[in-house]
Amino acid sequence: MPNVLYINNAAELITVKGYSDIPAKKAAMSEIGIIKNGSVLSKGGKIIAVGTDEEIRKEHQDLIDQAEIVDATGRIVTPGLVDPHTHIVYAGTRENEYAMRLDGKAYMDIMNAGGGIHATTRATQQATSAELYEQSKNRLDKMLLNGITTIEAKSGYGLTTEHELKQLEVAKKLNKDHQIDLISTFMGAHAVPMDYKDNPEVFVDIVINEMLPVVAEKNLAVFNDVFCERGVFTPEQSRRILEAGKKHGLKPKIHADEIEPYGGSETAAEVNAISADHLLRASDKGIQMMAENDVIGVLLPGTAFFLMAEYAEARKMIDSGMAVALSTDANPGSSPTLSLQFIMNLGCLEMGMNPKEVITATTINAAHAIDAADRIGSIEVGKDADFTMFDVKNHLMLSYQYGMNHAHTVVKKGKVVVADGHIIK
Ligand SMILES: N=CN[C@@H](CCC(=O)O)C(=O)O
Ligand SMILES: [Zn+2]
Repeated sequence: MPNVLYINNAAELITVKGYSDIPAKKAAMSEIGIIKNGSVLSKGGKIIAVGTDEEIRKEHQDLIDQAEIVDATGRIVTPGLVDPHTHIVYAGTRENEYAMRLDGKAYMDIMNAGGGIHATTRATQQATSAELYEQSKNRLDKMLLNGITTIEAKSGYGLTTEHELKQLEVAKKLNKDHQIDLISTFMGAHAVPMDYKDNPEVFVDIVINEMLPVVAEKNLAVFNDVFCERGVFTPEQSRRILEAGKKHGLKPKIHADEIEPYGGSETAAEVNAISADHLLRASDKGIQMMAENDVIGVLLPGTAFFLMAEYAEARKMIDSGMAVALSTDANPGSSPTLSLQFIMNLGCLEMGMNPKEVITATTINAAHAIDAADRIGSIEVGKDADFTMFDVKNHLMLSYQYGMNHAHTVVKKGKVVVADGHIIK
C-alpha cells in the first residue's frame, strides 16, 4: 500500500498555520488555526491536503480510497510536538541529589562540590556507547508515547573531546534508528570540569580549539550551546565560545539567567543567538534586547518546578514581543521529566500563558527554536506529516486535565508510530 494516510474528522484539527517563516509573537501566539471537524491527508510522508472531510474528498477521493484511515472523531489533532531543549543522551540518575535538595541543599552548591552535572558526566564517561544508547532510547520511547515527534539533543555530559563525540555519535545513531527525529547541539561548555576549576580559560580554549573543530568537521551538531551562569561560564567566555562556533557554522544557543541575572540574555542578543533558554531571572533590559534581536525564549518551567525556583516571566516576554517556545529540558538533575504536556500545564498555571499560546510554544515556535520550521511544527501542505492525536474533545482539556498523558495516536512522516497509547514496532 502506498504511504497514504487520512486522519479524518478531528473535533479540532489544530493547524498552527501561517507562521512557518517567522515565529508567532504577541497575539499571534494565540492564533492556532483550529478547523472544527478537520481532516488531513498525507502521501509519502508529506501533507497534501488540510480541511474538512468534504473539502478534501472533493479533490482527493481516489487517494482516500487507498489510504490508511485514522478516525479522529471526538479527539483533537495537533502538529507532532517539538521539544527544543533536551539533554536526553546521558547515563545514570540523580535521585540522591533530589533528596539532598529537599533537605535544603542548593542545586549550584551540589554542582560546585563535584555533584550535579559532574556526577552525570562521570556516569556518562564510564558508560559504553551501547549503554548510553539503550538508556536514551528508553527515554525517547516515553517521549514518543507522550506525543513528541522531534527533539533537540545536547551533548555536555562528556566534557572531553572523546566523550563529547561519543554522546553526539549516540544521538546521531538514535536519530537514524528511532521514530523521533533528534537535532543535535554541541554543549562542550556545559560545565568547567573539576580539573580545570582554577583554570577555566584553559578549558574554554580546549572547547574552542579542540572540540568545536572536530564536532564541526564530523558534522555532528547544528547548534553550539553554553551554560552562562556565575561559577560556570561568564558572559565573556560564553561570547567567545559562541562566536567561535559560528565560524564553524554552528548556530548559537545559550543557557541564560537560570539561577541569577548574569548577563546571559544580553549576550544572547549580542551574538544573535537563535534562542536563549531558561531565562528565569532575565532582566528587563535583556528581555527588550532579545525581543529586538529576534532571540526566541525557550522556557523550561519544569526546571523552575523541580528546583522550586521562580518561574520565567513568560507573560512579560510575550507582551514585549519575544517569540516564546516551551521545552522539557529533559535531564537527570534539574528536570527529569519527559512530558511536554506537563510543561504545557505549567506554562498555563505558573507562567500566565493561555492554552493556545502553550500549543504554539510546543509546535511552530519550538520548531523555529531548532531552525526546522520549514519542515515541522504546523499542519500545512508540503510539511512533514507529523501529528499527535490527543484523546480530549478540545484543546482546553489538554491544560485542564493536568499531569496526564492524553496522547493516543502519533504519526511520524505519515506513518502511525503510536496507536492507542502503544508504540507500533
Ligand atoms: N543548567 C544547565 N544544564 C541543565 C541541567 C543539567 C543537570 O543538572 O544535569 C539544564 O538546562 O537545566
Ligand atoms: Zn539545558
